[in-house]
Amino acid sequence: MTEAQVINPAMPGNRVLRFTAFLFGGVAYLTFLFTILYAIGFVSGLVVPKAIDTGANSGIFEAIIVNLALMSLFAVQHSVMARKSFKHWWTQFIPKSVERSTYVLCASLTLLLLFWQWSPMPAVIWSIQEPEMAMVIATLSFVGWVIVFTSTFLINHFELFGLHQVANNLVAREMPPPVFRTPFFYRFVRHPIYLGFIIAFWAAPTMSAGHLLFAAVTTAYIFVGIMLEERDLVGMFGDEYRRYRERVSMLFPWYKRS
Ligand SMILES: C[S@@+](CC[C@H](N)C(=O)[O-])C[C@H]1O[C@@H](n2cnc3c(N)ncnc32)[C@H](O)[C@@H]1O
Repeated sequence: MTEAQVINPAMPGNRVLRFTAFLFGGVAYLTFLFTILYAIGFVSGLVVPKAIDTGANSGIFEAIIVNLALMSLFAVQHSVMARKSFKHWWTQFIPKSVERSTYVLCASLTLLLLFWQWSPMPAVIWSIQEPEMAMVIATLSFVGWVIVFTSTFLINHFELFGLHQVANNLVAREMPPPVFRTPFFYRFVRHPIYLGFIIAFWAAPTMSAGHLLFAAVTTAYIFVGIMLEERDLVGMFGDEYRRYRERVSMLFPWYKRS
């Protein structure tokens, strides 16, 4: 970008860049939507062509190695690209306005790779035989997904997934500074999105070995993610976040422990 383009946002060349960034943000957002909807089908075994318990069987050890590698790839991408130092380095090469969209796109593609390459481990760990009880558990998993979606809107859905950034950039408006929010679920737990994922992954009427591995590793990753995220949140919001941490539970409303 030339100096003239930075100074004069109304220049035609600059408008093309802004519009391209906006389109990129839109594509990243649609990819995310597809990925999260696919994730619901992948975990529940409904609708999608390749779910957590379907696909060609390989040996158990091979399946464990492949699945751990896929989950580690996602964990590394997702936590490294979320750090301030990475963003600082990365935005030397890409415009700041598309940094979040790039993150969202990379996370979605890494997850789609996981869904595609996942090796099923079909051994049954538990299976609820009673149909009513199985239905209750399946509904609970769905409630987990609803908590995830609702919570993204409670803090700022469009900023979390990069659309706010590219829309503001399109009209040459600066992004407002990050706002600390504690509405609704956030009054009871500090991480309702992660709690929603945990519920969605563990509430399975039939739990296979592969599903159990997925639920256990993602839950462990969520705890590591929380540690890193809270360090950043303290850096961003200081004492306000420290006081919030003292007052509100991390994941389970009835269990207050930082
Ligand atoms: C994927 S969201 C997860 C949010 C939260 N950990 C949860 O589980 O609901 C991660 C982003 O949310 C932001 N965030 C987390 N808690 C927040 C809060 N109370 N208010 C505003 N932003 C928050 C973090 O800075 C980070 O950019």
